[in-house]
Amino acid sequence: MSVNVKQLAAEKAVEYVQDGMKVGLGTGSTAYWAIRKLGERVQQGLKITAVATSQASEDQARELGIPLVAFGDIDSLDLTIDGADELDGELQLIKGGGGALLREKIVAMGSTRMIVVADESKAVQTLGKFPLPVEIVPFAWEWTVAKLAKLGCKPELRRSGDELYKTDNGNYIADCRFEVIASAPELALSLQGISGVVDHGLFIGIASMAIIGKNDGSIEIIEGETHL
Ligand SMILES: O=C(CO)[C@H](O)[C@H](O)COP(=O)(O)O
Repeated sequence: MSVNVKQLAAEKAVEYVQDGMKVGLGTGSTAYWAIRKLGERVQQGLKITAVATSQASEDQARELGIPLVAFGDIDSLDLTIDGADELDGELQLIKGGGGALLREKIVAMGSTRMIVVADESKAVQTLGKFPLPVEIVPFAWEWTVAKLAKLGCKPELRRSGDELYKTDNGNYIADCRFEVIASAPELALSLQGISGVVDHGLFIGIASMAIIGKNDGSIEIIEGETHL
């Protein structure tokens, strides 16, 4: 039987959750397994409160009986567990493949620790193969997309069937194809300088640990620093 490497990494991360913690729930097919395992532990008596980063994760958590609060009602979180589209050895990430990057970033930055869970295909030397998701406001999106292209990428507005894809916040996502991202911090600064950009999928200095599930059934852990 083949190993479910996403499940392997996600369930390892859930071992770090302790009674009384406030936990951020990520989004995507790897975070799904973490939420599922957390649900199991809650049913066995674990006492936590959680904040979801997307409607999908909120629905899953509610179904499993995980107590949810709005992030606005608490000051901070202890731990967030979330997936990534790419991660490098310095724990710099590309996120947003599932369209939830803005809430994911707010929740991760409001957490003492963020554990990234991923399968080994997500681990790269240099970020950039995965098109960088950038959340932009619908107003004058053409102007914003033209500005993004000037940063040396090919931006494409994400679609959902015949419609333009809209995030949980009512914005669009421009998926920006770079050949390679030589300096993620420099690119992050340039993106923040474009008015129509709400946020982008570069997570720099946010993740404190990565748990990577490998095809041979082993787990690699990369430790960083907590940022709060
Ligand atoms: O950033 C995300 C959603 O916005 C996800 O964490 C990322 O896309 C990874 O997803 P998956 O675990 O399904 O590969």
